[in-house]
Amino acid sequence: MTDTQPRFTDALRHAHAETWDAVVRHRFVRELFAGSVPDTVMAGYLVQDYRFFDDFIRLLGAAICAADSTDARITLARVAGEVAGDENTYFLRCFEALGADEPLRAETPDSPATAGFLALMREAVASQNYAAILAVLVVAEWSYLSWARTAPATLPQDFVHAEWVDLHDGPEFRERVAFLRAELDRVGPGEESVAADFFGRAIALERDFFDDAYAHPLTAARRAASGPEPSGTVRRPRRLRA
Ligand SMILES: Cc1ncc(CO)c(N)n1
Repeated sequence: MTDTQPRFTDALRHAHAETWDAVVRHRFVRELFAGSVPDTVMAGYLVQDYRFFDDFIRLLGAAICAADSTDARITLARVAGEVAGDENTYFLRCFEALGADEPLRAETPDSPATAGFLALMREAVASQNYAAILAVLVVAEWSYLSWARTAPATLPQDFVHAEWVDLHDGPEFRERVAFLRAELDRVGPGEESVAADFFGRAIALERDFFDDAYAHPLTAARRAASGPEPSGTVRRPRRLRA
């Protein structure tokens, strides 16, 4: 082993190891893998996360504006396209399945963690600081990859559970995380205090976001009565690169 400097993003993660691990090992993650997140909790989580998702797209837009190279801008624009595609339709199919219709969603207030996250993302957008923006993007995507890759080979049959895992652990998602981390490794050291500040606040909000799913379930949500849920488990379709 040579004693080279750790990567900038590894150092940030290690500085927040306890909070990071609280996210990766959260009850929500365990129940997601088991297919046992109660529908009211899952619906509440997804309603809140669709708000997160909306501001996340703005944050990607801000990253596109603030990036310091054409290559980075093009990659970020591609990421924005992916997010607007598969991930958006997942939310809409879940809202349908869980009975979280538009009026119910509209009357649901932001949870405290959602309000905190939206404020943090808007602060990063307003800063026009690429390192600050990247710090929030890296926490959001890397922490989700970190828990998703601990999933068992067998996922629940219910698409609401299974696809949320798969969305955060395919080759495309891994590449996205690798790109975002490499960008923050490159520009973060020049903006160390800003990057560390946004990183630390973002990972605490990730933990709070999972906690809030249980504190604020969407009690009015109902599974669509279009037939019984398929039972049992299904072998996870591994999407490995050739
Ligand atoms: C709160 C939150 N953090 C990260 C992600 C991953 O994009 C997400 N969907 N929601």
